[in-house]
Amino acid sequence: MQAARHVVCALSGGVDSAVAALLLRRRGYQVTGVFMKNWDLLDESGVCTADKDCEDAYRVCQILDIPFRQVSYVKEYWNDVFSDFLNEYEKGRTPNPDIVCNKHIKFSCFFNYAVNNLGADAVATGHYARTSLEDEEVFQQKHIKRPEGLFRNRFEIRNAVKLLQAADSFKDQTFFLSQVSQDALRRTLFPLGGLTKDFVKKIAAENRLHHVLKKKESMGICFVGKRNFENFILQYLQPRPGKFISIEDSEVLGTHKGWFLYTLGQRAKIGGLREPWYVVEKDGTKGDVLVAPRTDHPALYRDLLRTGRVHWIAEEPPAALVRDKMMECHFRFRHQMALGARGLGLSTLGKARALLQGSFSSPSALCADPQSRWHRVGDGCEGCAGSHPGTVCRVLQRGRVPGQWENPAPGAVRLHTAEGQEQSRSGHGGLWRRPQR
Ligand SMILES: Nc1ncnc2c1ncn2[C@@H]1O[C@H](COP(=O)(O)OP(=O)(O)OP(=O)(O)O)[C@@H](O)[C@H]1O
Repeated sequence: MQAARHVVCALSGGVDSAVAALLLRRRGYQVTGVFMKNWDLLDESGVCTADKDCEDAYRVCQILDIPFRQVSYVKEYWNDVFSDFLNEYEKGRTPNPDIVCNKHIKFSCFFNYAVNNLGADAVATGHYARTSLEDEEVFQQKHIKRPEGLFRNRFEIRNAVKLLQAADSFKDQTFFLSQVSQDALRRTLFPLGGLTKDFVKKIAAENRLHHVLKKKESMGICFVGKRNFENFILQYLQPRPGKFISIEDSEVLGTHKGWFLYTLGQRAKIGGLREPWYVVEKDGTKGDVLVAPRTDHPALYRDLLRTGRVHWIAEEPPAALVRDKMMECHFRFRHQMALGARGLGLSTLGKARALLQGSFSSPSALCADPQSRWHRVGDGCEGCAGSHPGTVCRVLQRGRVPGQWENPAPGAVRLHTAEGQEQSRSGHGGLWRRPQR
């Protein structure tokens, strides 16, 4: 008789991973539950509930009658996730630590521990996501060692496992999994991928998992908890007092504690002002934050944005991208944002960094060509004058009155490589119209 497949399930002490472990058990696998401690409670008294979560995970294992392990990745989390988080903020970007945690901690440290130390045939988490493999295919495949060089071998490319969205589109967590490696994904099971959250709760209730059912859904950044975000981050980064300046008339509207605290498109709370203002631009040298009134202000919209290296989970970069240095694609730059190729506005632009790997620079390149085409900066369009050579420019129609913009054609995200580096840029077909007053 074949020995039961051994699946190591990451148990957070929450309802999703508890039900994931239960379902794995029902499928007849030998299941081990592992709790990861990633943030040291002693650092921040009483805010992160790691010890309580660990206890809850332990109780889940008792109820399911499976072995329990606890591992600490506090050091790794600090070095790979939290330091990256601070570095990115310092550069004026808005990183997403959950994406980085999945990449470095869950699908690297935990994955290696499960496979190498616990002899797992596969790992599992309570994420709402799916892959292109059935369970049995996960177990049958041989482990393929990743080649040392930059390129994958042909076999690996042909048989690459795809990350697929969950059946419950509201709960889908593929956004957070966008940086996981092919190696880890091909040996991962997502038992909740085909279920809705309501159904998962029902399963928990019917199986004596009330203690996890009662818990609140984890929201926001775990290590920040309920604290004020600005106060939290200023414990780690040097304040850089600066000014809020109106993009319309350069009036100084107020002061802030650090330009890096703001995300492009974010509502800026300016002391003494009742009406909302939104971040348009940040000047790291002077420390100023430029703001615009109203969400539909034309200054809040951009035609181009830039990312760092794009992570391809299952495929090589598409031929179109390699050939044209540009491609169209669907995109999501926020969890729970509808996938689409339209309506990319700066109001959410800052978050785009997270999906496309954390390095959007402030986009530029507005042009004044009536034909509304994409072209390379430097191709003779007068609107390109202020843009960097080598970038790509989306040509827009411009009304007669300065600042009155119209964008005639729906746009799409375009990935673009330039200057020998893999980068992506996107354009949008959202509103470019100045509001009717
Ligand atoms: N501290 C942890 N230890 C072990 N596994 C974890 C831990 N935190 C998260 N995970 C794993 O990652 C999955 C996704 O975690 P996340 O916190 O993003 O989502 P969640 O929907 O709140 O999950 P849960 O209800 O299981 O807490 C969890 O279901 C679990 O498998």
